[in-house]
Amino acid sequence: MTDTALGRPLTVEEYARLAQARLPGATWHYFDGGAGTESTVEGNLAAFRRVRIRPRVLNDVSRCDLSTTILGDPVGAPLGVAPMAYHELACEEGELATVEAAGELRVPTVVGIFASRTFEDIAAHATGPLWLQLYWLHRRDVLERVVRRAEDAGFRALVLTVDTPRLGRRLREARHGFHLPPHITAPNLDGEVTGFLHERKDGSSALSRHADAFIDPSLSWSDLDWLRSRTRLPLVLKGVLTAEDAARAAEQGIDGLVVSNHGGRQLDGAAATMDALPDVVRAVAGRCPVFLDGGVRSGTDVLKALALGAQAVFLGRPVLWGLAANGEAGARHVLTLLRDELEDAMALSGCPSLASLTPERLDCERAAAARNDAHDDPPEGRR
Ligand SMILES: Cc1cc2nc3c(=O)[nH]c(=O)nc-3n(C[C@H](O)[C@H](O)[C@H](O)COP(=O)(O)O)c2cc1C
Ligand SMILES: O=C(O)C(=O)c1ccccc1
Repeated sequence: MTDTALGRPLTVEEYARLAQARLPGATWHYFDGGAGTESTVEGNLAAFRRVRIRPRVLNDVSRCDLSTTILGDPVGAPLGVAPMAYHELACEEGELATVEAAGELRVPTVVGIFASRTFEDIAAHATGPLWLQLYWLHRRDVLERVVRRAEDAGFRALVLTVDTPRLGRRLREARHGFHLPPHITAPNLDGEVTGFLHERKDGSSALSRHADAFIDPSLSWSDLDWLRSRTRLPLVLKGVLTAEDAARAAEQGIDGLVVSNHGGRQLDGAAATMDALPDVVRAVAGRCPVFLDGGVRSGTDVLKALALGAQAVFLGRPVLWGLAANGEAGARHVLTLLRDELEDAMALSGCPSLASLTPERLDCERAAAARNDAHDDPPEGRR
């Protein structure tokens, strides 16, 4: 079913083309688009392309071990699924298909607070770790309730998105008057925080009006204590791009950071995630794991991010492309391609273990700076 004229897709990028051919135009543009001129969407990809690998030879790569732990849970590869709203836009089974696919590879899925399936149903289909992504809602009671439900359903961590006090100016969404079809909803919000989602208005995105109404832009550092006091789950911040914020988060005892610009969907002109990663890794200095998302499209991209200090990377759009092309099997194949390509890249660069992925493996200015930082001691908790 996923076969193209050329046969089964061989790359993640080929899944993009299949997804584009299958999805309604407005949905494709919602997935694919970014804020403003989309310079940050392109910047994420370009930053990966700029980094070259320095392969080492004669280093016995007969076995390459990709398994590791992420926030204490054993995983099959240093990969995960980034939080994305409404997977039912991509395929009928929605998040159920996603977590089944991720479970096959034993990698974590970050389930969005705007998931189109209930946390309980998603947990029933999951075999890999589940984390819950939160937006800071005005309705703190609703937030508290979803946290409790996720805890009860066995979720392993919370991911608070901090780059979205409002939605970025996404011109493609606005041009298509993007809104949800009537059968797709946010069932975890029990109809309480779901206004505007299905209303069409020319020249405006329903998601943007929804976010303006329900996301609380007053979120500040001091609010994190409230969230921490209401959960025993580890708390990860998603959307940090600077050393200053990374240091502050680490000082406050945050359990993990995701270097992310929301796939270029929020601030157009924000730094590419691969450019921001070394500063964040340096500022955190091993106090918590650092993850990255944005523009990861191949195993060599994954290798580059790990070599600059990310403990794992998360995939956004590629998972939706897999779901759109062929449901669970498509998402599973996308994740498998990335894992297999990472293994190839490790073997071909002389890296038999994740621990051997260090800045020395890369040829770029930032890797040189990271090398000079004397990572004499690889920071505690990195892998
Ligand atoms: C269609 C779509 C919906 C998204 N929804 C959310 C969301 O609800 N919450 C969130 O924190 N990030 C969301 N993101 C951002 C992703 O978590 C991630 O940061 C981004 O997609 C990574 O970049 P990539 O798509 O280039 O891999 C969304 C991204 C896409 C493409
Ligand atoms: O589309 C997104 O990127 C996103 O983060 C979002 C935000 C609010 C509602 C739905 C999706």
